[in-house]
Amino acid sequence: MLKWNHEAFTEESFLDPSDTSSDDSSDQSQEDFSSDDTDRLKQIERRQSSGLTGETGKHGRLLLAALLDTYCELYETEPAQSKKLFYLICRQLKGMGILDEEYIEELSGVRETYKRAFKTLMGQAKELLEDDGDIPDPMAHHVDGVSRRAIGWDGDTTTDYSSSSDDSGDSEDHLGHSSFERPVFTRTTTPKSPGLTHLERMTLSDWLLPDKGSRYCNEFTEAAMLGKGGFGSVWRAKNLLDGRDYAVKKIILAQNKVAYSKIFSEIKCLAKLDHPHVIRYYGSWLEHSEFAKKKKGHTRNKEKKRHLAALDEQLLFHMEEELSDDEREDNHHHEEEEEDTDGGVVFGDEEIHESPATDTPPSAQSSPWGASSIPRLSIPVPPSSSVPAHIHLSTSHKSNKSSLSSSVETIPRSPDFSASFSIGGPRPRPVSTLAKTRARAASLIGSTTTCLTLFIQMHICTLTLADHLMERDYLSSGPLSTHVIQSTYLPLFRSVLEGVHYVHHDHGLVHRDIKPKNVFLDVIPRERSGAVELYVHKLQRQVWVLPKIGDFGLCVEDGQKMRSKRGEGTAAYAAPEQLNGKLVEGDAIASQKADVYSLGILLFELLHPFSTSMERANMLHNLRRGVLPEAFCAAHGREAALIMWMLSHQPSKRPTCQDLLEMDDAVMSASGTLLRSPPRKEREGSRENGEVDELRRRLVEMEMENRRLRSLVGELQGGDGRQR
Ligand SMILES: Nc1ncnc2c1ncn2[C@@H]1O[C@H](COP(=O)(O)OP(=O)(O)OP(=O)(O)O)[C@@H](O)[C@H]1O
Repeated sequence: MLKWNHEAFTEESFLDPSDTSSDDSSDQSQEDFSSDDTDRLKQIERRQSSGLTGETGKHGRLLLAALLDTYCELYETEPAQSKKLFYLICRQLKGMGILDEEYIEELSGVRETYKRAFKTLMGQAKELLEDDGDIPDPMAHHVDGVSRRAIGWDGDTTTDYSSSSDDSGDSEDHLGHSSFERPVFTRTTTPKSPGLTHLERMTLSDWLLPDKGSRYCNEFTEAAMLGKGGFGSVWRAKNLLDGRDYAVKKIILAQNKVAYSKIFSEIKCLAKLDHPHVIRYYGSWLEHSEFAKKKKGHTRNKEKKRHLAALDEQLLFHMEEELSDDEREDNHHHEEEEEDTDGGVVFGDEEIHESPATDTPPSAQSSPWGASSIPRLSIPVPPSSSVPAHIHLSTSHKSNKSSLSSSVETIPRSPDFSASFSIGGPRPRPVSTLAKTRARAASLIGSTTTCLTLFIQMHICTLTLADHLMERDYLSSGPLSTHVIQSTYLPLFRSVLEGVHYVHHDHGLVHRDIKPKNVFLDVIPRERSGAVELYVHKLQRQVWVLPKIGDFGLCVEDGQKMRSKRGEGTAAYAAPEQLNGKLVEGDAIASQKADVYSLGILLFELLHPFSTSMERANMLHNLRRGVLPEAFCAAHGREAALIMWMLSHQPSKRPTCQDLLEMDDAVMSASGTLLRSPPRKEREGSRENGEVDELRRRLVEMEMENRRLRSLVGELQGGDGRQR
């Protein structure tokens, strides 16, 4: 039940020692924020003295932010102006210790839910007002112009809505203002009397979920699960209104041990982006998973509902704890890797040891074009046959390793190596503040899993680049022809590059998890700029696909200081500094150059098919050490040089996406092609040439195999003959 409660605003009730929830949270806050964070502590003290701690305070602050937001929208119809107005007022309230930063920015998603809920509540209150003329005039309880009474619908009384505990005279708040009306919603625990109106019976669960029930159930038909990730599951769902299929990601918030700021940062990034090579975002919303279940035949009983209402408060408490925690960056993508005991990383079946920062491979010393820093647009493009010297160096390095395919060499590490290269699966973790917070949150939440669920509606893609490469490598035999590389894979790479460049250049963001699995291929009906033609085995035909970058779960602003010193990303693709959690120069700062490194690995994978996953693991491992296969360098010198440039060990020596695109444009204007497909006429010609080349190569191979088999048969027959 909800009631307007003024008593929450008296000094006495703020500082009531029996209010254990306030005490708890303030204690925890003191623990979370170390003594050097004095500002934060001051704020906590101010909040304590203003009574804005505890569950009531949390909901109150969210509600306050929601109301302010709505209020600003009424004053300023222009969204950008209204946002600024809201921000200015919040800053003022923040200075007064009434609102925290997270209520302004981080919890904007939750605030939206409160706003919607408030609108519903307002509508219902108006209904109640129209239906029931007996509601007293709150102003009738004013004493000397200051209201001392609560306005409530407590169900127990029809005329007196005052607070029973506070009958003292006027008081002043900590700011010296006389106790003005600051309504806060509180949920009373008194048993509900029969005959209450719908509004009177509303709990926080109803509140967060206006009476329409689940938007997901009402507006979508769920078809199938597309996959599961670290945060949640992604489903194919048809929108009943527009009849189109979408990918809907569901993240059950209470189940996620990661900081909520991280989850919300994905939607914040997605919402900003609008580019043909970036997955399109349609919107997101919060709802109770209870409602989502209801449609599948679950009955909602009162017990469950009460429990959920309690969970709401716990969740918000938990969210706040998480947001204030210094381990916001605690999500790790651990695909294909596991940490071994001495700091190496297991990649597939093989162990990869990252070179220490000081052990810079020859390729990292200069750009592939021979200059240590390359001015834009003045990059000479070497003829495809000329392979830069350092690549020969690298490949000869490889040939010294006879054991390459059977075992992976262990590179001696610098003393700090194992500490810095700490990406991986389970690891012993110090008992941190976060662990304590989580233990506390876990004990609060208990084993129940249902809570608020965040839904993210996105454009659906039928396959990923990882799916395609796996299929291609499985079906193809041997290296790709020059024609296929030029007409398909280099243009595909250029499209991905354009997408990353947009994310970098137009929005100042870093994706931090570029890999084939996060490049979606959208099958489109006809040729269009940026699309490439591929054979899709699943569809049994050649189709046009538009590459799109997705999964912005790790996306942050360029130059953002990373609070976690631990590595993030996917071991096989992440830049060394990203894995180490440190830049070579010093601080852990998110850098767009890390994405360029990942793009370099992706480019190699596009151009070089692997026959087994072991071969892939070995080759990618060598690539990270600056070693490319000799045959690849001989056949694709120009591309090899480009890859090595992008994989420079020092971020400052890598090109930016803009450098790469400008270089491609420069080559194009000199009537050549680097990352674009050749003109159609040339393409047709080269397709024929390519196909002829391919046939010749296969003929030679078959001839050799034929000879080998003949000699084997000869040997066997000779042997047999002797036996006979
Ligand atoms: N827009 C989409 N269209 C089609 N499939 C998608 C889409 N978005 C995600 N998927 C699929 O859903 C699965 C889960 O994706 P999600 O982004 O949640 O996690 P992930 O990338 O696998 O891992 P993590 O959450 O750790 O980043 C993946 O297999 C992905 O291919």
